[in-house]
This record gives sequence, C-alpha cells and structure tokens, in this order.
Amino acid sequence: MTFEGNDWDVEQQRIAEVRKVIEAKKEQLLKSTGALKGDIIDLRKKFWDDVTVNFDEVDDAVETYASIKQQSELLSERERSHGQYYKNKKLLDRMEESPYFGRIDFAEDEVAKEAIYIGISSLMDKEEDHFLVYDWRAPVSSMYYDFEPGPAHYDTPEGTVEGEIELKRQFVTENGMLTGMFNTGITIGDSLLQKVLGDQASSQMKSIVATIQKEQNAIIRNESSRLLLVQGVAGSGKTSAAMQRVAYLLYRYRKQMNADQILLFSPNQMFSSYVASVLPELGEEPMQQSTFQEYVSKRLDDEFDLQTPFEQLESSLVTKGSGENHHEKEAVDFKSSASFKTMIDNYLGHLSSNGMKFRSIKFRGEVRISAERIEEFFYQLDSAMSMANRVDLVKDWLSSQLKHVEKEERAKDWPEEEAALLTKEDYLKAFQNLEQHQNFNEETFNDFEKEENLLKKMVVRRRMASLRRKIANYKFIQMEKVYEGLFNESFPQVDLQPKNWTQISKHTMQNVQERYLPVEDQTPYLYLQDQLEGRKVNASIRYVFMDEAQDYSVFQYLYIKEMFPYAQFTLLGDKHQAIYTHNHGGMTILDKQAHNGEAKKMELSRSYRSTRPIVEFTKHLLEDGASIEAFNRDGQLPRLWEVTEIQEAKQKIIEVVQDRHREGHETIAILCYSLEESKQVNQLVGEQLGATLIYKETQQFQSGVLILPVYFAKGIEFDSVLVYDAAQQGYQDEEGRLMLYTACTRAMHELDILYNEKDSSILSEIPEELYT
Ligand SMILES: Nc1ncnc2c1ncn2[C@@H]1O[C@H](COP(=O)(O)OP(=O)(O)OP(=O)(O)O)[C@@H](O)[C@H]1O
Repeated sequence: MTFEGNDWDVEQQRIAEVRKVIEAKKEQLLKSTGALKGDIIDLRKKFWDDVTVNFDEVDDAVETYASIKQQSELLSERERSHGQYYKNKKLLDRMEESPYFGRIDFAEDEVAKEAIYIGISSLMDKEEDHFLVYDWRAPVSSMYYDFEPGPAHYDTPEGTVEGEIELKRQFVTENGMLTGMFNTGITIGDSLLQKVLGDQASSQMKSIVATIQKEQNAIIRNESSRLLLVQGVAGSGKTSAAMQRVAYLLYRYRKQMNADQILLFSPNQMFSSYVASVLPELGEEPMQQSTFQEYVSKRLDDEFDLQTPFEQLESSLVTKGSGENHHEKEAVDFKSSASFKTMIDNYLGHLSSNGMKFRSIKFRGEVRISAERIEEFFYQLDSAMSMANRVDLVKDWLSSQLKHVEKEERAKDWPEEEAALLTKEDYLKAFQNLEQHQNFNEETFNDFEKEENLLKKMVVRRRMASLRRKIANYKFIQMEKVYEGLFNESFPQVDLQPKNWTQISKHTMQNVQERYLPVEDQTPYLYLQDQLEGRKVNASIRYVFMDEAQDYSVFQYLYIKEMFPYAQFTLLGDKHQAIYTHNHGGMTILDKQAHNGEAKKMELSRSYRSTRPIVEFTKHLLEDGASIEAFNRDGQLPRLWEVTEIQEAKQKIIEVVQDRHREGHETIAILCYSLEESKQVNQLVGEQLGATLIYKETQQFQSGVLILPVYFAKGIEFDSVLVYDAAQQGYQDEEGRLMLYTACTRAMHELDILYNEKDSSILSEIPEELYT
C-alpha cells in the first residue's frame, strides 16, 4: 500500500533520531574501549614488572605463583571486557544499519498507550529512561509475531497483560534509510516476507527475526516442554526456528546460561557451516555444534575402521533392487531399535555372572597378570554392585598389581642396561626430580647407588607408562569380544531376536573380527562400552537440539538422551525426508509414541522456501502431501525435460544451467541419486559448467554450480535445482519417493527435472497442469 507522505517522513525522522542515539552510544563505547585497549597493552608490556619472581625458597615460589596468577587474572578480566565491548559494538553497527524492523501500537487502556518498536536488540534513550527499541525476545515483542491488529495479550512473570494492537507495521531499512514500510493486517499476505523470500540463496543461512510466523514463534518461545518435537514440512522454517530459539533461550536465561551450554547436533559439517552465521548475526555467541558422527569417530576411530552414514547410504542406494542388501536392512532396522537396547541391557545382566572378556597384562612380551586372573578377580566381587563399579575395582586392583610388577622389574638386569643408554637430558631430568622430591643436594647425588636406583626406577616407569595409560583407559577389557558375545549362542534372547538373527550374528561377528564397524553397530557398541566403563555424563549442557531428527535411529536418540541427562531436548525434522536406511516404513523419533507420549509435538505445514508452483508440484510427490500449504509467492511452473540418451542429457543440462545463470541465479544445484551418479554427471558436464562436485561432507557450502548427491543437500537450499534422471528405478519405491521429494524441495525459485521414461514413475502421478 502507499503511505501518505507524512507517515513515511515521520518514521524516517524517527529512524534518524534513533541512529543518532546509536552513534552516541558507539562513541561512548569507543572511548571506554580505547582506555581498555590501552590497559591491556600496558598490562601485557609490563606483565613481568609487577611480578616478583623468586624461587629461592618454597615461600618465595608460592608468592611468585600468587603474583603471576593475580596479574594474569587482571589481564584476562580486561580482555573479557574488551571482547564484550567488541560484541556490543558489532551489535550497534548492525542496529545503525537497521535500528528496528517492526512496530506495534499497543493500548492496555485509553491512557496506557505505547508505540513499541522491535529490533534485534533493545536500546534505551540517552537518559536511559525509555526504550527506543525493544529486543525481539522481550515479552512484549511476542505480540508482534502472535497477533494482527485487534485484541492481543502477552505473558510476563507478573501475569498476562491484555489490550489492543491498534497498528502493526513492518520496516525495511538499508544503510539507515527507510526503503520499505508495510502496515500488516491491511495488505493481503505478508509483503515483507514476500520480499525476503524472493531473495537469492546464500551460502550462509539468514536470521528471520523480522518475519517470524506465529506457528514458528510458538516453537521459538516454548519454555515448558522438556521434550519438544517439531514435525515440519520441507522449507517450513524448522532450522530457522531452531536458530532463533537458541537466541531466545540465551536471552531468556542470560543470567543463568551461556552459549556453551547449548548443543546442536547437525546432519553434517556442510550444514554446520551453513547455519554458523545466524547467531553472530543476532549478536549472540554461537552454540556448540557437532555431528553425531564426529562424536562416534572421536571415540572409536583408533580401534575400528568406521563406516560413515553417507557410506552406508551410498552402499544401500547402489545395491538397491539387487536383493543384495536384504539382510543388511533387517540388521540395520533391528540394531537401530529400542529392542536392541533392551537386549544389551539383558546382556549386561548376563555378563554380571559370566561372559566378561579380559585381556592379559603383558610386559616386555611376558604375561604378568593373566586374563583368567583378572576374570577371577572380577567375578569374586559382589555381584550386587553395578558392572561399572566392579570394572573400576578391577582397574584399581590392576594398578596396584602393576606396582609389584614394577618392583620386580627393577631388580632385573635390563633396567641397568637401559639406564646406561640414557641421554644427558635424561640424567638432568633425573637429577632435577631427585632435587624436587627428595631434597637432595649435589653431593649426595654423587652417591652411586642412589643414582643408579633412581635411573633404573625411571627406566622402568617410562617403559610401563603406556601400560598404565591403557589400564586407566579400560583397555584390559576385550571390548570387541564382549560385543561379539552379544551375538553368541550362549546368550539366547529368542523373544527379542529378529527373523534372520543367525545370519545377522554371523555377519556382525565377522565384521568385528575384521575391525570394521558399520554405522548400525556403532552406537550399540558405545552404549555397551559406557555401561561397562561407567562413562561420565555431560552435566553442563542445558539444551540439546537435533535437526533433521528423522535421520537418527531410536537407539541413537536414547543414547544421546542418556549422555545429557540434565538437558531439555528439541527435535526438529520431517518424516517425509527420512531417507536414511534405518527408517523406512518405521517410526521415527519425531513420533510421540517413540517417547511414551511424554513430549509436546508441534507441526509446521506451510512451506516458505519454494515458490507456490514448486510447492504445489512437490506435495504431489508424496502420498500424504495434501496438507502441505504453500506460501503465496509466484514463480515459474517446474519444467520436466524428457531425454532419451546420454548426449541429449548432456546438452539439456548445459542449456538449462546456462539459462538459469542468465536469469540471474547464483546457486544452481544438480542433484543426483548417489555419489556414484554425481561423479558420472560431473564427468559429463562438470568441466563445461565450471561446476564443483561435492563428494565429501566436509566440503564448505558455496555458490555457483554444484553437483551432489541428494543426501548431501539435506537441510540446504539453492536458487535453482536440476534433478537428474528422476524417473530411474531407485526413485520408484517409498524410500525413493522421499528422496525425490527431498531433492525437489531444495529449490527456492526454479525447478528443472530430467527424466528418461516417465510413464511408470512417480512423476506420472503428478497432475499435468502443475508443470510444463
Ligand atoms: N518466517 C520466516 N521468514 C523469512 N524466511 C523464512 C521464514 N521461515 C522460513 N524462512 C525461509 O525459508 C527457508 C527454509 O527454512 P529452513 O531451512 O529453516 O526450513 P526447514 O524446515 O529446516 O527446511 P528443510 O526441512 O527442507 O531443510 C529459508 O530460506 C528460511 O530463511
């Protein structure tokens, strides 16, 4: 709508005034920062001037230590404040560009009426009396997202405040100048959202605070649920909601919590880098981010050749239909389930009385404490104790046994021989050691016998260090054998076993013996290990977010949950994008039943990413896609291109990509069924298009022409998407359908689909008027 000149001018005038205040605050900040910076430089330069260094006597050393500590605390306190100032300055810079994005005029009654301006952070006037801008996360700001003009209310710690919104307005400001202004509730649809969604894709996710939708706001501000499940269709803003929720929680609990106490599990590293900029953009520190695979690798990489989830998926995709992976699928399904966890719990009960496997402790090639002795010691311990307690007692016992071994070894000849070969540095070290611990002076060190004893002790200690380390790390348990025992006939669990248990068992044992651990065995293996070793839980994390949650198995979720017992969980995902092998047809952790009903579930059914024609098209790829709503943004109908031979495909891809380039699109993805297919397509057109092949998950997301398998594109979006060979066999079953849906829903503005023979494919189910 057009505004009367007056309204526009008044708002532009206010922006200018607020910018002046921002400018003044920046100057003030700069002054204090300048002083601080000077302090820091000074402190660093003169660090040692104010420290009295004296190690002559013990008392002097203690004093020296205290004075260094005091000085470095002073320095780090100054550095921390400087960091805070720097952060505030960046926030003010951003606010100077665009001081606020929204306004509501809220009247509690005839007298108490206020124009509330909403921005990324709050701002007080010069006198620090009134809010010129309210933080979008403040209680009063929630009305901006939740209500159209008319009756409205918001919650405060003191209770609910009711009133009337008389005006709701959105602003677009660039470089401090008002470039757009919309009164909502009068215009049809959301003009600002239209504008934002029409923008080009970016290699970094953007914040959505100016246009958060009501249903997303409910997710962002939810505080009551310990477990929040968000099922949202592709492009409905799940990841966006998760990011703004992190920012909200950091604001809401700013006195009790910092960003290090929030952890996001993301699907892959490419995604991690894609979302990394959102929180800094909102003036917050980024939360911790990890992929579950990173955690698993850290724990098991030394011991096993680990399959990655992508390798698992690729292998299942390329062998699909060949009948080769039939048993594998059954194994994956079972090992991903809660039943398998129950089976392991039962197995732990069984291990309590027999079946533990230990490793003999060898030193210099000789068994010093045999596996049988360790086993005997373990099983004579009170079985009422937990397994982890008993294992710990074994560890203590072994450490003490090792002392005897050490003593015996010192009496042998080899330490003396090895001591003769010690370097000068070693001697010096020994001497210092002696001085420190035994108050020796130089003369007594010349005592030959003492010197020799000390050196022998040192030699033996050194040789035994790695053994001690191994014992401290529970390497005396033969973990891989204990895991194998789970699949052994001596532990019958008939009621829980799946149909092909014998075959599954054989295959698993073979893998473990070959030191290869497929994805489905990794979490169960870690779980069993943790139960035996009594791994410490992480008590500091308060919130855990799991994005693309449909891709985690029930077992993985239960494992993660136990790892963070004090955390509240937010799981976000889409059952229609469940393309991982363990989830076909089954329940995902987004289902309430997976949590015994103890969860709050919220649904997002409107898709914001893609244009209306793309959403209308993609929802027909699903059998139950009818409830998916499109946001009203215009665009071209998706284009289907029939090609019958490879040279024709090559020609078409080049033509389409060049057209999209000409139209001004920067991020163009050619999405393929598998990595194998991506490589073939790259061979075909990669060079000519200057395309980048994404072949591993650690690659950074970038703009340009990208060729990648669908599973790498999860969670990410592109201006234009070309799906290659969409009628191929692999896309025909239920799993394939979800993959094709995932692929097509990555497109923001343009969707092109290449196919060979569409008649018998899923594409033939789509009404013809939805594409050209
Ligand atoms: N309220 C909003 N305002 C502006 N943009 C939005 C809003 N909600 C979503 N978007 C945009 O829609 C796109 C999709 O959002 P997002 O990636 O968060 O969705 P998603 O549900 O996680 O998608 P998927 O499941 O397909 O990965 C992004 O470009 C995001 O910026």
